[in-house]
Amino acid sequence: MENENLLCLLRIKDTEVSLTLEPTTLSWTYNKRWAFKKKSNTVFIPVNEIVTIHHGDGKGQAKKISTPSNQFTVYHVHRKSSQRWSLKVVTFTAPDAHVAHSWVQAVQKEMIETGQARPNKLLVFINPYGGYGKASEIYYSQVSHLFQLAGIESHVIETSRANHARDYLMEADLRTYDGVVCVGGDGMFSELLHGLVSRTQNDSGVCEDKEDAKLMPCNLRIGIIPAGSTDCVCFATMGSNDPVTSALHIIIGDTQPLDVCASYHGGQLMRYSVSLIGYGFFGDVLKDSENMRWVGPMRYDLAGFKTVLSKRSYRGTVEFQEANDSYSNPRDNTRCRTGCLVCSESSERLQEVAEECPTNGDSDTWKKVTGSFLAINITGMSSACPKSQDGLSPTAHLADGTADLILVQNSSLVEFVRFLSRHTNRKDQFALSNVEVHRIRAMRFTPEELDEEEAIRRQKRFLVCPCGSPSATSTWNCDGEILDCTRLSVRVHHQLIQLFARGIEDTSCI
Ligand SMILES: Nc1ncnc2c1ncn2[C@@H]1O[C@H](COP(=O)(O)OP(=O)(O)OP(=O)(O)O)[C@@H](O)[C@H]1O
Repeated sequence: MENENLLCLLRIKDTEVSLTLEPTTLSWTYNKRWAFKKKSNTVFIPVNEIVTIHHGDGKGQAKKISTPSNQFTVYHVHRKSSQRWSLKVVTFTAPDAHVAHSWVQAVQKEMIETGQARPNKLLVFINPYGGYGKASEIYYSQVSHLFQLAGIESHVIETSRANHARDYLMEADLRTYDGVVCVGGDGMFSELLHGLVSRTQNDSGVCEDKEDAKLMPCNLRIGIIPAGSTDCVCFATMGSNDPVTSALHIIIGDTQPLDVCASYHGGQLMRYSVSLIGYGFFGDVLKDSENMRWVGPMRYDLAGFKTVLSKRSYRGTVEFQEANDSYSNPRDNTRCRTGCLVCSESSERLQEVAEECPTNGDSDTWKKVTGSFLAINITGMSSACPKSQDGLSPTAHLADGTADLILVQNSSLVEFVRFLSRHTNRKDQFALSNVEVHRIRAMRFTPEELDEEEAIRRQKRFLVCPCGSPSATSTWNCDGEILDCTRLSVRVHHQLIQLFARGIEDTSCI
């Protein structure tokens, strides 16, 4: 701090403080009178968590201040509780306006020099019907004023139909935007995912239907303001479903790369997804819940209950390409957290593999399991949600180029309930004899082909025992969308998109 103006004492309300600016931290220490009241009398704020700094006391923000003020106000991220952020406002009073001006300039300069790419202009899609129909209210009451405060210009579109956002992203001129934001649930996020990924491939001349095509990563980051009935992607990447926390991650320009799974059938791309692709249990729950839309968000619980009781299993063969487990594996009991090394070092690792095996034809790493499955789940992330805080695969990574494949073979109802209930407690859901889990880069599923006689026999068995299998095949649930096919291939695309997020923070060390 060479500027002499930055050396004098300031005040917060009536208390004297000395303020210090270092390249990554702004801190202030209360004078001695405060020391006995608090454990630590110094407050540290990372510069990249400062939302903005203004002249004045913050109250006159709306009006332009005409006379130079000897006050300035810092707006910064505050950790309200584990994984939930709020905006904190602190006004400093300097001896004169020159000192206040020097502080504003110095902090603004440091904010630019952190190198964090903050957005200036955002394209925001609001689904007015998502979740409980509160998306617009959530955006205008909790988020838009924060964007304004941070000087972010937003172009807001309220969607008028399903796929409005996806289609808009495919056509519009996106060059002036620094990011796109969805205000809604997982369905809205999926629209943005499809719009951006497909647009990027179109612009680069990449054929999405080719399973072995190297997809181009998207330049625009996606922000998620949770306002749906299911906000799993937000929860699994931020650790909470809180609109203000999401808005603050967007404003300060956090970046979290994310792997994307692409599903193919019959030489065609079916869908992109980032969390669950499920056959058997999760496919049946989704199909059932679609018939109960009138029930509202409770329909998932109701359909889940019915599906558990029916305990249907489906025969078929799963082939999968297993990732090298010397870096991480689904049973290593670690967690993917902010700054995860497995993810951040994965680009280098994949580069090395590509150089060693340029044809990508490492067929010897493919494995095969045939059986009767209650569930086949592929999850690109932990898929943690408020109901299952550790998710389907607690150690899965957000951006290491792998997904976790969970195979649940047919078993008794008690065993199956035990497996499901372990998603909601601390017990290991993979430590069961009928469950196996693999960290994979790709997989293929082929259902058992039934002749007519066998299909009729199974149908009859269902009539006798309602817990039997009513149909020979299930459906795929791909991030909450039903896929109209049973034979499916899935491939993980490493860090195809980026979110305005930083992963879940390890609060034990904050
Ligand atoms: N204006 C609109 N009218 C009808 N549907 C829309 C509209 N805008 C978006 N949608 C569709 O609504 C679906 C659900 O939206 P969203 O994910 O925001 O809410 P949700 O309540 O979490 O969803 P779900 O019904 O999957 O639980 C999305 O798949 C999206 O394509």
